[in-house]
Amino acid sequence: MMLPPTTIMVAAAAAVAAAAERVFYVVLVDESQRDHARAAACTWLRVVAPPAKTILVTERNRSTFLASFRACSFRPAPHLAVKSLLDYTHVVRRFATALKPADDDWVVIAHAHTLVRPGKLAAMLKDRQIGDYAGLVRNASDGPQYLGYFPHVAPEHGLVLRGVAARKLTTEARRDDFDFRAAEFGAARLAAELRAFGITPTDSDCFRAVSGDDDDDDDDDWMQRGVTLGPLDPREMLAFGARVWGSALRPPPSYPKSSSSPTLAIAVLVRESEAVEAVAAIERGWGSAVRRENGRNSVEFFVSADVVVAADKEDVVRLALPPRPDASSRFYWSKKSFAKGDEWNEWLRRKVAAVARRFYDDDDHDETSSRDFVMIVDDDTEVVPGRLFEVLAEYDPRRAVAFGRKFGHVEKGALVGGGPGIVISRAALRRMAAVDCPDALPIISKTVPGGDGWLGQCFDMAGVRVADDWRFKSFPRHAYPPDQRSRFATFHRNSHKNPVFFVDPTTTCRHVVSHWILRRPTCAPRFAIIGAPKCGTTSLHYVLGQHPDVALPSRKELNFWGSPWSSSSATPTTLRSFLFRYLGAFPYGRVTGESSPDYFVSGDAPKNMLRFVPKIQLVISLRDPVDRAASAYHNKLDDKSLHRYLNVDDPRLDTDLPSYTPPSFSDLALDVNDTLETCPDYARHRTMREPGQPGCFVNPFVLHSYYAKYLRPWFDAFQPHHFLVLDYADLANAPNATFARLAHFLGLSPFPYDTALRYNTRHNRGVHPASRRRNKKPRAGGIVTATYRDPPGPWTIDHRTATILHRYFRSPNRQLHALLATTGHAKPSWLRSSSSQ
Ligand SMILES: Nc1ncnc2c1ncn2[C@@H]1O[C@H](COP(=O)(O)OS(=O)(=O)O)[C@@H](OP(=O)(O)O)[C@H]1O
Repeated sequence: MMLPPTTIMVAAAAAVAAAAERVFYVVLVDESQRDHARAAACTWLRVVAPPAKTILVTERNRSTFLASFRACSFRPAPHLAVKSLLDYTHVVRRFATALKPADDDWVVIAHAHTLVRPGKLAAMLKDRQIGDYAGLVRNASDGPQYLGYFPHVAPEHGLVLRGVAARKLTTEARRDDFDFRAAEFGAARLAAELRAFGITPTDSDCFRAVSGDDDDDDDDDWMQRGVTLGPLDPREMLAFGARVWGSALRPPPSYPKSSSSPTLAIAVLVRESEAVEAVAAIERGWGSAVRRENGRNSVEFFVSADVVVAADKEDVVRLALPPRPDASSRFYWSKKSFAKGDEWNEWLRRKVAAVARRFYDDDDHDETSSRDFVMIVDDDTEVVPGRLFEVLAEYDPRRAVAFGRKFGHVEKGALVGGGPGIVISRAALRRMAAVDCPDALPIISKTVPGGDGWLGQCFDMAGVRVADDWRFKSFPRHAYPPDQRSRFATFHRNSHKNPVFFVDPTTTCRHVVSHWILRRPTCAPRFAIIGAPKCGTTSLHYVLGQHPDVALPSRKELNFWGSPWSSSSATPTTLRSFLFRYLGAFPYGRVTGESSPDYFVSGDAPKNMLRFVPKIQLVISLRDPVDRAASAYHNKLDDKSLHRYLNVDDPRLDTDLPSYTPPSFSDLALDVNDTLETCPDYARHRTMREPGQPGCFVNPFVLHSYYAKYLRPWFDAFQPHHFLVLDYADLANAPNATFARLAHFLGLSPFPYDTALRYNTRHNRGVHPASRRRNKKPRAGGIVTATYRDPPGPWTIDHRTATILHRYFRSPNRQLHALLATTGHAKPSWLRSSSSQ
């Protein structure tokens, strides 16, 4: 039965909403896969859930979509068209806005090629406590301290979400700059957005990745039998991805598959420059344990012919390949393979092809002597032998399957990443032998153009199913919480993944970010001293750094999260591209943090930090506003950069500097007075760098002492307990007590700091050498020096200037007082003196 195309989607959607059973199926249909996608979607409607319960989501418009359903003679389900199927957050948002699910409703999100057994799923949703967001959790765990990828659920294996969670996503658009080229970014983004509402995924073993099947199954027959049939065996699947779109739904494979003690041959692709060390390390590590496992396993090391390594070692296989290209280039370590050029990828593909060929040439087609599985790993793959063999025992070597950490959200071109290792069953190897894929296969994946890409294509040509197994991990062991590590079969020591979107810094440095570019683990900052400028932040930074448990970046002001004065200030693009560099600035293993006083006055820093380092502890120092303004003024006067803070990017002034007569502090105060007369509304006061109406300009030296204005976005973003608000006067007069407070706030043990060392005072401040030279562009920031001189007293300011400024700060001080009171912070000394109030 098919409704006319004029059927209005909204009406159908309303029918869904009114359905008695409140489980919605949101099915993602990749129409670029045309017939297969349609077949899958039609099958969904016929077998899994009728249109009244299903919302189909495509990237095409409605008319194309409706037309496609004529073909399957089925009434079209409600339809949502989205820009990208992989933007799961948007999909959920659209769904929740259109259908307004009730709190207790369930939303099941799956790709059309995901097998779902609705009866079993409904039973599970009813009976089991699975939280508000569940599925097969990838790359992570529920560990709250996990740092790396957010724990996230891959919709291709099915994902369930409570109505209440789906609706939350409609309340606020948090993150808009994701890159959807990789499916897991979309899935991780959804996780990140939900996480902002305190919703973390539950890992349920009922959502499984497909693990292998042969191609002889009669899908139609199975579909006739219905997906709700069968006992709910814990090893059966509620949902899993099928291999090809054309045969969208497949029966769950039956377990156990292989013998209890599968046999395995491992090929290690060894980087020539490190071959000797790598071979030795693997032998010492997992190599011999793999060989021992059942006495029939082998581990061989494959190097290219131009390298002489361990000549006496019979397990080292020299491949007859042309010399490795650009081995001396600085890109040698870069894993951006596609950037290295065709020659390089060509070579990598030939290498893997040669290894695969060697495997199948060795195959004597005797089931008793042939290995059940072969595996190709990198020399930085860490294999956990015991666990690996348990995993292998779940697969049937007689079925043509390759598995590991799968890439690619659709089955077309699906491949397994080489880092965590690629396992190929005996049957798969034989199919590959029959096809004997040529070395020159076109590169179909830009992200994986090398050897693993070639294998993926060869799997496709040979009809080898590519399966995702969650126990193959693309991060190093330390990136996973200790209690999770024992579950995994492999790790990749030098992860290729960019953790940019998934950083979840914790308050302790024991949790690390690992990035392939860094080639070492690093630590997300636990704290940031965010200003205010000229309030002793340099002394706070360096004196704190004396603590043995504290390790600081080599530079004080990273200004990564945003500074109105910095050209390298964060934009969505720079944030995304450079977060790893920022993280790379932090030493590993101790409490770390940074100090960038410009964050205080940056409009962007609070939201950027909340987004990427939400657990960070923020240290703020506040000083008498007039004194701070004078300090800031004299600092820029010394730097010969005053004009930059008073004129909007006037390039002439840099070159005409000798003729530039800077205004005095008193002149500036008079200007402020004028502004106050003509523009009494403080909300309109701005420095030249802040957006807003013209006419209410207040120079930044003065305006940046309007603390309430700049503090408000911070307190809006972070909870009060994130902040330690210090009084500059305490730093000057009671430094030991001040540093003790700071240490306590950061969870550091007491330490006898040398607090008499004072940095960046007006007596010892370094002026950038360029600023001293005539006609040279002035540069901010000099060499940081410290002295034991007494702290400088307040600036001498003439009476008229002081009166103007005290008058100016009356209202800002009152606002600050109120803000600190509502956030539970003590008021600084100058607020206690009545003159300021
Ligand atoms: N220990 C200690 N006690 C009291 N005062 C101190 C201390 N250390 C630095 N200072 C004074 O703080 C001013 C410099 O602050 P910052 O380091 O935050 O400046 S900056 O924003 O990083 O440029 C600068 O103020 P002025 O001298 O008034 O300009 C320093 O003298």
